[in-house]
Amino acid sequence: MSKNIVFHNYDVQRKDRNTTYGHPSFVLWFTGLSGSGKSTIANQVEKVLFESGKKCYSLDGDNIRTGLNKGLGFTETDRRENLRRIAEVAKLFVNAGNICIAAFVSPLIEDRKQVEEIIGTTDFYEIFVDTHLEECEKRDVKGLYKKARAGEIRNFTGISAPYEAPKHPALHIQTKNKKITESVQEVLNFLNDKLQ
Ligand SMILES: Nc1ncnc2c1ncn2[C@@H]1O[C@H](COP(=O)(O)OS(=O)(=O)O)[C@@H](OP(=O)(O)O)[C@H]1O
Ligand SMILES: Nc1ncnc2c1ncn2[C@@H]1O[C@H](COP(=O)(O)OP(=O)(O)O)[C@@H](O)[C@H]1O
Repeated sequence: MSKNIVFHNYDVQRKDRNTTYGHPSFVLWFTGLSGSGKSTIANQVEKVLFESGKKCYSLDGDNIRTGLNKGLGFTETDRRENLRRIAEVAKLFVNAGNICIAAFVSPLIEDRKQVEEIIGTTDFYEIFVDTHLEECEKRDVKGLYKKARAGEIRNFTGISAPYEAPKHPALHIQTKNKKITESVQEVLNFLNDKLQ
């Protein structure tokens, strides 16, 4: 704790929110290359959870980078700070009783470890959206791979910056030749016993 800062405990605690809302709170952390399917799956999972009355909220790379993290780029230092702040925000959502769905490239094992440490291991589920570079590049949803290949974007994950696959993700999804609904169902199946 920093000098002269005293943590204040509020009477309404996370456990009270979990009881009132009728479900636990935690983070689903999607990691994978750009175009792998993180946002698409996160969006559909959030819809299903929301429609079944769960408190949930999604944090997404492009959205956070135009607001809270405006000004941060894609060097390793900036990505690390980007992810550190997002992890702190995700932790707030967990304390607020939400299922927080986070979709970030988060390419380095060390940075995802930092995220897990901030959020807390028991509240953190890492979901690896494992779509190979070739397939992501074929999809090229935003035309970024084309630009990265042309040298117009520096430090582009998979092309000119590394992606380190999780070694022991809580859930491992492969999206190639799979329908979006199938991939979404894999996440919902994973959540089943957690939301009983
Ligand atoms: N250099 C570079 N590398 C990777 N991605 C890039 C880059 N420049 C811009 N973009 C776009 O930014 C989105 C990734 O932002 P993130 O905050 O998720 O990245 S990170 O976790 O800090 O690595 C990513 O969004 P998604 O496609 O949704 O993954 C890209 O659209
Ligand atoms: N099984 C699948 N799961 C998720 N996305 C898929 C799947 N099959 C094809 N796609 C397509 O792949 C693209 C993924 O883009 P997006 O969700 O923006 O990726 P990311 O958030 O990882 O950058 C979308 O155009 C989506 O329609």
